[in-house]
Amino acid sequence: MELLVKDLAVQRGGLTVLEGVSFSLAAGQALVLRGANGIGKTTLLRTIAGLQPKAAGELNVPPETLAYASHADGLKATLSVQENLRFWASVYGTDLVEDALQAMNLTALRNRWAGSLSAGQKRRLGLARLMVSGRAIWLLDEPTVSLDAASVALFAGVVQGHLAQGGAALMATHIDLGLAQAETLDLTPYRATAATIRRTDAFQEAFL
Ligand SMILES: Nc1ncnc2c1ncn2[C@@H]1O[C@H](COP(=O)(O)OP(=O)(O)OP(=O)(O)O)[C@@H](O)[C@H]1O
Repeated sequence: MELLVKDLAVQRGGLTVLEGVSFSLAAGQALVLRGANGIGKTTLLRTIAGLQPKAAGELNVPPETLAYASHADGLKATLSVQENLRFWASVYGTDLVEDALQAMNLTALRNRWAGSLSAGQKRRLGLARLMVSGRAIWLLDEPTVSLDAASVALFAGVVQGHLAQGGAALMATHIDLGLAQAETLDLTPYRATAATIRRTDAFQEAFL
């Protein structure tokens, strides 16, 4: 189980935003993506998750290993907390609903409609969904947005447990989760140059 990224270039709105990105992520590892707002962290995560095509380079994802938690929590507002998790457990074919409810401190809220949860509670449910997936590699885009300090600590513990069980995590976050194994990848050097962007424009004019 290893995610391999080599000389990857990613695009947003028809423009290359990052190029030459290389890293690997093995079992037990966490990698934190850093870089200024707009540098392309979300675009990189979406590309690795397979939601958009890469512009260039190599992307080697072991099959059926990824679970992606985006800014949107992917919740059904009219289903209860546990119904949401059961839905995803059936999609992924797992039996991890109770574990996830416990881990994200959602047992008291299990029968509440997801639409009635606070922003932080919704975020906790979105992260519980990730646990329910049973997938090894978690892709996390700003996972701690809306979380209070106690919930951040809870979540850090969940990620720690996931790594200890041989999982891996790739996350864009501006805060320090205090994960001992976490390494950092600053994307600043991989910002696409003006020359690359002009080439991309020329390509579009020529072929689109
Ligand atoms: N539809 C679009 N058309 C053109 N440019 C876009 C479009 N969507 C996003 N962008 C630009 O692409 C770049 C990368 O955006 P992305 O969301 O990946 O950045 P980010 O590093 O995740 O930012 P943040 O830290 O603010 O979440 C940004 O400069 C953004 O303005």
